[in-house]
Amino acid sequence: MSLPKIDPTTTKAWPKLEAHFKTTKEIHLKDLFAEDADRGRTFSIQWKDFLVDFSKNRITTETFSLLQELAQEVGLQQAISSYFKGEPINETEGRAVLHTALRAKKTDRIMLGGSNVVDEVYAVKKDIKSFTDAIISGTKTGFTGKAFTDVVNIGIGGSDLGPAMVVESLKFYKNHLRTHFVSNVDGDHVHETLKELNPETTLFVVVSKTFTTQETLSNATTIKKWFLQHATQQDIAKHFAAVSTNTEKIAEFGISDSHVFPMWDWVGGRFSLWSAVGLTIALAIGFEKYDQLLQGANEMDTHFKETDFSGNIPVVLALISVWYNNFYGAETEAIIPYTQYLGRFSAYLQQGIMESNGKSVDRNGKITPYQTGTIIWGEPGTNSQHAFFQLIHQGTKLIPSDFIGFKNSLHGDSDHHNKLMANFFAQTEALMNGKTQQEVIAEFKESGKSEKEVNALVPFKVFEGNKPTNTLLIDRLTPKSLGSLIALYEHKIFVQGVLWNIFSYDQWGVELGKQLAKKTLSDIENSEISKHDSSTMRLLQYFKK
Ligand SMILES: O=P(O)(O)OC[C@H]1O[C@H](O)[C@H](O)[C@@H](O)[C@@H]1O
Repeated sequence: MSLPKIDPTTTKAWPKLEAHFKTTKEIHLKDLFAEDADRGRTFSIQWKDFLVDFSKNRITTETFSLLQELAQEVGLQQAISSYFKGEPINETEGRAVLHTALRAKKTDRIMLGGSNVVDEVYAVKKDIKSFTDAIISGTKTGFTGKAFTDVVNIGIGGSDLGPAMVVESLKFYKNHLRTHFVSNVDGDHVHETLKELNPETTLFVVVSKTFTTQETLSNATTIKKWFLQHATQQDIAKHFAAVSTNTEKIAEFGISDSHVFPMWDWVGGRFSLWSAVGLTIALAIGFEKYDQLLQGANEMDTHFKETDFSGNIPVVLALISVWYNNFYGAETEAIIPYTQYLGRFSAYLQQGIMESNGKSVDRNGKITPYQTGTIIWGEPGTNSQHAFFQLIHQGTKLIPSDFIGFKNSLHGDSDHHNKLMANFFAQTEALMNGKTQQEVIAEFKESGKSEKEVNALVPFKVFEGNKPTNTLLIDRLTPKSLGSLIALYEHKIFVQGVLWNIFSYDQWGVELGKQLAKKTLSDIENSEISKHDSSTMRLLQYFKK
């Protein structure tokens, strides 16, 4: 069975939401809190070591129930079941979407084409374990017999962002291996990285689902050439590993069979860190902790699959996001983690969210008459407070934001952590409450300013407030809680795709870019330039001169 193909605007809930929006859009969050003393509890979900508070949103109990009606009417429950069962919900590519199988329990059975994919997943996990154990312990060595000290992940997009984000996020748990990520086709990236490396003690992991991506193959080839300046062809087998679905191409590159880790076409690139694409993660933190990351994701999968919509974290966050995107016309969402470790989290989510739901054709092949994918951005707090928060507080745009914080720090320095978390709580409160004219005047009066001075400054110091936020307060940043957090956003993406009636698991827009770059490269390398518009033509001629 495929996904339902229901245009959300044709549901009964949609016009009800439109009417409801008209009557509630002026409501201030402060008033909603004044009406219900227990609002913070009413609109929050406590699940394992997560407390998700969504009370600081412009929703009433009626909004919440209408949004759930919408989810029922577009067939979300059936869609969730199709997703987990491995039905070919990636219809335009004729594939299942089974990253959830990568973190399934060993005893689970997920049948695809007559075989249980969980068995295949566990066979590869076994290989990942023995390979990473041997590299970390130093039993597998480089060509001069020395233990490995450095690992370079060569990949781009999903073959880079996931592993890079997780390794950075779990830096606290890292072992002695230094990790590097080379992704950009810009030579600065690879050449700068090579300066830091010793060929005798560096392991290169080439990660590419297709093994045809220009950036990855160029970087891998440059690195191989560099390596061969110091070693022999035979030594490549010891220093290179590969992760791909395309085993033929790997063989052409000269990587030894025992260092090849397969993945499957039912894993999308941007959801692949749970597969062997996460090899660099397993190398950096060890297999056991890598497996805890997978367990955390599996727990979120179970929560998502089995919980009613009203208490289901990914569903609730997706519905709220749709409320702002499609009714308030909000275009962007900010993700603000209050830990430096999650510095790459929003960059990672940009691919996950924008590549998945950046679509304008629905599942019936028609242009969507409504908005779809949100623009995602963000930086850790408190740095972001001193950068772009001004616009969130007092700008003209509505920017719903997710604040992600941790009850306990990893460093144990309570002075720093208390200050950090004071900012974390104070910001969402300030974004909600704002500051009224009366409050500003009272403050000025206390500071002894004249009436003239006060009147001149008051308008600039008033904060409207009413800025929506979700607060995700998690016990501690661990491999497991990170796994759950990532899976939460993966499922939010899925729910939004279902609500918008779009296909979230293809990326034809990116494919186009790949084809065009090939044609332009031949224009640059050959004497003749093919046909272009006058701007591109002039730029190419200028570049070649
Ligand atoms: O893993 P690869 O096949 O090299 O693909 C790397 C990336 O290529 C494109 O940018 C796709 O849109 C991404 O989804 C993918 O992650």
